Amino acid sequence: MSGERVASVVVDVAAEATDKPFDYLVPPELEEEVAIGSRVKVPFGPRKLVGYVVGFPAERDLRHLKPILDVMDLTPPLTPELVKLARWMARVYLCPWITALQAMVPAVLKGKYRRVLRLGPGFVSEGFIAGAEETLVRALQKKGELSLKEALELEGVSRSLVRRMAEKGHLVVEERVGDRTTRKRQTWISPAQPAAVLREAAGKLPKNALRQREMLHFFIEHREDILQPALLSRLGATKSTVDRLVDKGLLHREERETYRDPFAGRSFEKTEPLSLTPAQESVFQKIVAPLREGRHRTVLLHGVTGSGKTEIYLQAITETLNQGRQAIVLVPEISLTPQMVKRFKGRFGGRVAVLHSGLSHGERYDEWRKIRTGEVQVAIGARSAVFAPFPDLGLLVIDEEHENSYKQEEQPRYHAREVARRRCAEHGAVLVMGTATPSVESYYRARVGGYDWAQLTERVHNRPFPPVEVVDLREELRSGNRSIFSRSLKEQLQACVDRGDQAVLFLNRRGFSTFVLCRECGESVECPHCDISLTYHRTNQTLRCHYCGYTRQVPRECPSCGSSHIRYFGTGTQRVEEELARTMPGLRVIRMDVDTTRRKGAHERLLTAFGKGKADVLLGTQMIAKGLDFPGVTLVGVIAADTMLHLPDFRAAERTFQLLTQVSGRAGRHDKPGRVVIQTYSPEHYSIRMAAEQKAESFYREECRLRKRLRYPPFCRLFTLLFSHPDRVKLMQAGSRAARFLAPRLPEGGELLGPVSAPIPRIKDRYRIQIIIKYNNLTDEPTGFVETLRGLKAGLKDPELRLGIDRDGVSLSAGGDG
Ligand SMILES: Nc1ncnc2c1ncn2[C@@H]1O[C@H](COP(=O)(O)OP(=O)(O)OP(=O)(O)O)[C@@H](O)[C@H]1O
Ligand SMILES: [Zn+2]
Ligand SMILES: [Zn+2]
Repeated sequence: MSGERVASVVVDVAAEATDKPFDYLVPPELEEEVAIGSRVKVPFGPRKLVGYVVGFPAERDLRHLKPILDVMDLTPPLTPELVKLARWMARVYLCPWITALQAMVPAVLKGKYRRVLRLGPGFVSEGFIAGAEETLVRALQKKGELSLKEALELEGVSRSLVRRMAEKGHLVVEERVGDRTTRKRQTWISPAQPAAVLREAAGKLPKNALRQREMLHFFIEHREDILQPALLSRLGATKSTVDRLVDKGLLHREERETYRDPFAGRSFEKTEPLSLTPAQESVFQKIVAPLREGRHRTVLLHGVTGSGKTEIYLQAITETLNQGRQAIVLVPEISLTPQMVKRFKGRFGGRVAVLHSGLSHGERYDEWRKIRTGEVQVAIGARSAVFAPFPDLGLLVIDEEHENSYKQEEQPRYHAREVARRRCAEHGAVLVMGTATPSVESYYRARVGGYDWAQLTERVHNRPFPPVEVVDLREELRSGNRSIFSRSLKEQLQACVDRGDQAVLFLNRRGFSTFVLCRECGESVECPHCDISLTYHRTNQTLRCHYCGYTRQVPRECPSCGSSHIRYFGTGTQRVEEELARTMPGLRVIRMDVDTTRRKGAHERLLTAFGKGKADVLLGTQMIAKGLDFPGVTLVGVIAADTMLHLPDFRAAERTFQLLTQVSGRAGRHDKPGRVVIQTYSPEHYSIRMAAEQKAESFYREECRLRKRLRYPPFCRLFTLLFSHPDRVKLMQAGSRAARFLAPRLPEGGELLGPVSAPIPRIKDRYRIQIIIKYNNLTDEPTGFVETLRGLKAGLKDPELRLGIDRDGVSLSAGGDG
């Protein structure tokens, strides 16, 4: 047995006891395939498990080792760099190693599937073949397809033969999940004989074989391949007609693999680089200087809305590709709009893979595979695209770096910003974080020199910023206006529509959905399983819990006191829409919220309609706040700016400032000047005032001053421990025990707060409490305290108790206990 290699494998069981690599022998026949990052099947106790090869230990004891049973992919799904990254993530974000590894591969690779072989389009039967190759080809010709297992049972057929043939295109290896193919195939029909032969055959057909004759004539004229569905619809024929002609050897039918391109059928107009303005040029240089030297830098690009950041990304990517390296662009899911995709596809065409949540598993897998095989060099996508398996990453752009959605709220609870920094450091790549409204953390870090700082303070071609008017809603009430719209906003809206322009009305969803309130006792109707008000959905007259999905009919009487004086309260998008219809009849409104965009493609359809001028007003929630660029929009209205200010979250002011600044940036981006109206109950609040006055610098200074005084990030870091249990008493006991355990073990500068009731004290019948730990370590390196937390988690005895640990959570009111 000497000379055999040993591989360390992390198996796919996310449990404490299995959260470490196990050693296996690499059998000689798999020697060539097994690499770091390979997915393998291994025996584990009585079971067979899937796992990832994470290393080849030098020290080894071959006794008792079992062999690896199988290698599951021809190309390892992960690179050694990603395997290493996963190790780091497991430590930093307190998750099992396998959970981090799994986060990096497409969902298709996590399910059960079988591998099937077929002859590939590159196979030419005339070529000389012999031996095992011939055996395999003959078998495939006979059966059409074979499972990999069946193929390997054939005389002399080995994995390396299969791999070689696949590389030459003689074989296609396909992964199938259940019955669904994960690689899409399409059927192509082509003439199998010269035109003369077809003509002759057509003449010999019986009179009533009309369809067959038509089809033959079609191929006499069209000598090229055609997709079967296209052929059938063109001739109004059925598949059986094709079947007959194929049987007679007149037509040829072939299945070819295709990528499911979600943007198929859409062409993207090729765009050329714009010549950069001097301000853009100087930012561009800050990015490409380290890029050319292959030096890792992080650049915070603080550029006002419409300052031309995207154009800089595009040109920096071109530079990266010219160097033979690859680039990743991260955008928040909601701004991964067709508009955005168009800009990248327009510049880089087929060199771009797009990864977003609207894709089916199969489509996502296709895009991922293009990245893994090197077919594309640019990946654009939401958070998880940070794991795009490029071998030589040169540039990573995080657009709208302040966005919450870069933090994953479930295991592994990583922040894409941190993962990106880690990857870029490893590759000697440049990380560009662009935004008009940096997170306070990034702003501070750039200020103290941790990041290179690049600023764009002017819009392209000096287009002016729209003037912002702040309307005090309390004043409106005092003067008797009970409408959702202030007099000013209403006037502006009317004027805008009269000019033939368009308006965007923005409503913050959080804390502002419509709920039902009893006017006698003041109680709102709550979810029986979660301590939270139910939300009113007008379309089907129901009340729904947004946390657990509980739904009930709108009650006629108050569930608390029996009074019949209940009314809907709050301002949902639906209510704004109704009020618009009442006060400004004839106005054409497109509403965009979770309800109208649930269906696939709806988001895009609505935006396109608005862009084509099919509506006067675009009314929506967060999802319309950023990225949109419509020339016709000259008015932006914010219905209520302060709904977020009152959330129990130290980032409330930051979020308010960011949102208002972003929303305001949607007006007057082109030739026409724009204006903004912000309605609020707290006009004097600094976040609202400074957003309106466009004083970013002042806002960040003020916010840093407050955070420093109250000791919040970036002046400390946080762990949030969320405990939940169906039994409130047991939960409280567990919380106190945990606090007692942790108190003497805190890290440097540690401070333990709690346990206190979580912002939402009960969800799905589980009570929730939290402990917050502040500490000083401002580097990303895991501390000994992480081990303490692991110890705490491992030591939980009560199977009903759940503990979720979040490092640097972005929202104190969210967070799970998984
Ligand atoms: N150098 C340039 N010359 C001419 N037009 C430009 C130039 N750079 C950008 N633009 C145009 O200016 C507009 C704003 O640019 P871009 O969308 O790149 O800005 P941005 O900073 O990414 O905006 P936001 O963050 O607000 O979405 C776009 O219509 C873009 O085509
Ligand atoms: Zn509920
Ligand atoms: Zn009541």
